[in-house]
Amino acid sequence: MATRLRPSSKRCAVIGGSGFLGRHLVEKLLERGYSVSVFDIRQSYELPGVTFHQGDLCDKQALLSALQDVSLVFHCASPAPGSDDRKLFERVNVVGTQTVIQACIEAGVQKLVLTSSASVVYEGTDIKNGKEDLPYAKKPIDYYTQTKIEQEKLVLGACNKQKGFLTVAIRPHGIFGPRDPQLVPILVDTARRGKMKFIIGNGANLVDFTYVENVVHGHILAAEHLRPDSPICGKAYHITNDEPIPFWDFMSEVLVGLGYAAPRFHLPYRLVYGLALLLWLLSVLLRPFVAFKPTFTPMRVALAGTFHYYSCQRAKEHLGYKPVVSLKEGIACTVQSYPHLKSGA
Ligand SMILES: NC(=O)C1=CN([C@@H]2O[C@H](COP(=O)(O)OP(=O)(O)OC[C@H]3O[C@@H](n4cnc5c(N)ncnc54)[C@H](O)[C@@H]3O)[C@@H](O)[C@H]2O)C=CC1
Ligand SMILES: CC(C)CCC[C@@H](C)[C@H]1CC[C@H]2C3=C(CC[C@]12C)[C@@]1(C)CCC(=O)C[C@@H]1CC3
Repeated sequence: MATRLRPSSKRCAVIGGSGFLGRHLVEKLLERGYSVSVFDIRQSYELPGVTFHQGDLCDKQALLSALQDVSLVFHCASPAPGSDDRKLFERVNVVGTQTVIQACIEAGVQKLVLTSSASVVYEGTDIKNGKEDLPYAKKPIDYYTQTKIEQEKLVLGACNKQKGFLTVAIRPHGIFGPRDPQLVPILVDTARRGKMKFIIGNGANLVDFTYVENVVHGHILAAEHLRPDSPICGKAYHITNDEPIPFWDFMSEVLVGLGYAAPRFHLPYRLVYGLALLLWLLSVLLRPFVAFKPTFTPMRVALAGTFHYYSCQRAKEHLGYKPVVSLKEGIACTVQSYPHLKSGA
């Protein structure tokens, strides 16, 4: 068994700590007695015990001042996956991550925990119980995924036991929970516009959705098990709810919980994917003249119509991971946390 850090004597930093996952992580770290520095391009809240450093992670000097006396860094900053901005993803996820690694080494940080994504192995076709040894996607579905792959390789490749710099990557999938800025808000917006009537495909495709507190739990376990003699150094770990569910059942539970009708009519997957591709091409061609963003992008259609669930066996064996909140409880807490998104609100 790994020796636990003594949290009260530890200072850590959360890069991207103003975001959805980052803030949940900060709150749990405080609860566990850590003192926390948040580094983010924006400040979205204030909390006792948290020092905010506002800055861009591509700015090494700004990072260095946030990393003073810090021995453990969590890096969970990224542009929103929905964006189509290749340069932004490359700048933040690749160049920015190189800067984070460099700053950590210069500041004498001992441990770096990266929030990667299970989608680094996803190419838009079925993945059933995928393990961490699956190869990285050769044809990633978008720039977000492409740069998440490069980012993960950089962080895992920087692990150096001799130099006392240890790294690990957590690969969550489909994070949801209170304050999530994308999954539930996009779903509700689509329902309010009357576009959530259809099930893409036969509706049997199993997918992982992971309650945010389980993702936080996985990150903290990884940080506390990261020692020079541990098998986790330089490795990636899937962290999910370990309860794959049909994609459309999950969407329906959230929608019905918020007072909207569940989708009922089936549409063939290939047809919808083809249409989404066509619309996306149109939106790119017309970009100089009209700005329109299709709701059903090829990426979302692929995620909605294929199997993509992952094994967390490695996390169970090496980290002692076990989800702390079930899918049912997670959905209930999430639905309750969005009174303003309820039907008729
Ligand atoms: N939400 C999901 O379903 C999943 C998310 N992830 C990963 O989890 C991490 C956290 O995601 P979320 O909390 O959902 O996103 P989020 O958008 O809520 O948080 C990201 C944070 O990064 C910050 N940030 C962006 N660019 C920055 C820059 N140049 N310098 C400093 N800070 C910057 C943003 O201001 C934001 O606070 C990301 O790395 C994402 O790739 C992985 C799997 C699934
Ligand atoms: C309009 C509907 C067909 C879909 C609405 C829900 C979607 C917005 C979400 C369903 C699966 C989600 C997902 C992600 C973002 C939000 C969804 C597309 C990620 C791409 C977020 C970043 C990752 O690393 C992987 C996630 C996979 C699942």
